[in-house]
Amino acid sequence: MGGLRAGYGPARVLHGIDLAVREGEMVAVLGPNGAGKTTLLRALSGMVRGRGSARLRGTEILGRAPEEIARLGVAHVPEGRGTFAPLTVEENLRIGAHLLPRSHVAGQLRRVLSRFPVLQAHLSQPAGSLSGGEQQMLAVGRALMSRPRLLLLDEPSRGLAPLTTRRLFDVLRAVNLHEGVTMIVVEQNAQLALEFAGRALVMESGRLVLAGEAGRLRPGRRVTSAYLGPRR
Ligand SMILES: Nc1ncnc2c1ncn2[C@@H]1O[C@H](COP(=O)(O)OP(=O)(O)OP(=O)(O)O)[C@@H](O)[C@H]1O
Repeated sequence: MGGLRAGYGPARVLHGIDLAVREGEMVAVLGPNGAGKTTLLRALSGMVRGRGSARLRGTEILGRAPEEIARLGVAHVPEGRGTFAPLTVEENLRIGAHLLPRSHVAGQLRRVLSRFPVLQAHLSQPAGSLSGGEQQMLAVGRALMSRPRLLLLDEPSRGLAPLTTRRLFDVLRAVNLHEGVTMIVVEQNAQLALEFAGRALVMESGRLVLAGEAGRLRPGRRVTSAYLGPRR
């Protein structure tokens, strides 16, 4: 993406983000509250209007409707999950596949369930009856049902117990490595993000202020400790 700008009405939030994400990368986006991390993901999925440029495999996605961007292979798991509580786990997953050819749905459902055995165990239960961690897995599973090339995740660990978070990130890493799904993960838990991601970006006030290989940005290093906060 180049010179990416976005905001809400007259309020400009992103002031020109330049970034190239390689196919198959997992990139973590860190930064303080209000830095514009969520807005960056929203601009990439078409939920807020972005200006400048953001290309997916050479195709410009800015200015397109969210549905069109989804068809190009972008899936967004927003903060707060957004699963449909009264619908069953299976129904939620099938909704995620609405852009797939019908003949591919059953196979994709099997593939997603193999990643998340806990969802298999609760397939016919209402999503609202799942624990917070299971609902987050469902939200990720639903996004994967569309067979995305690029998965955008907004604070997937929020509200989850450490062990559940770790399990979720283990699955994300497996999907990233074995299925080649590119991921951009906004994450408050910097320690975790740096452990799993290959590269990390730090945003502040709508700008990228730091970017580098995750291993070189571990909390505790002088240059990054101000941004990354205390060790968890
Ligand atoms: N729907 C909205 N309408 C107007 N302003 C918004 C809206 N959503 C976010 N903002 C503003 O945009 C700025 C960036 O918010 P954003 O949610 O992108 O930051 P963030 O880095 O994701 O922060 P957090 O970690 O708190 O979620 C903030 O000043 C916020 O108040």
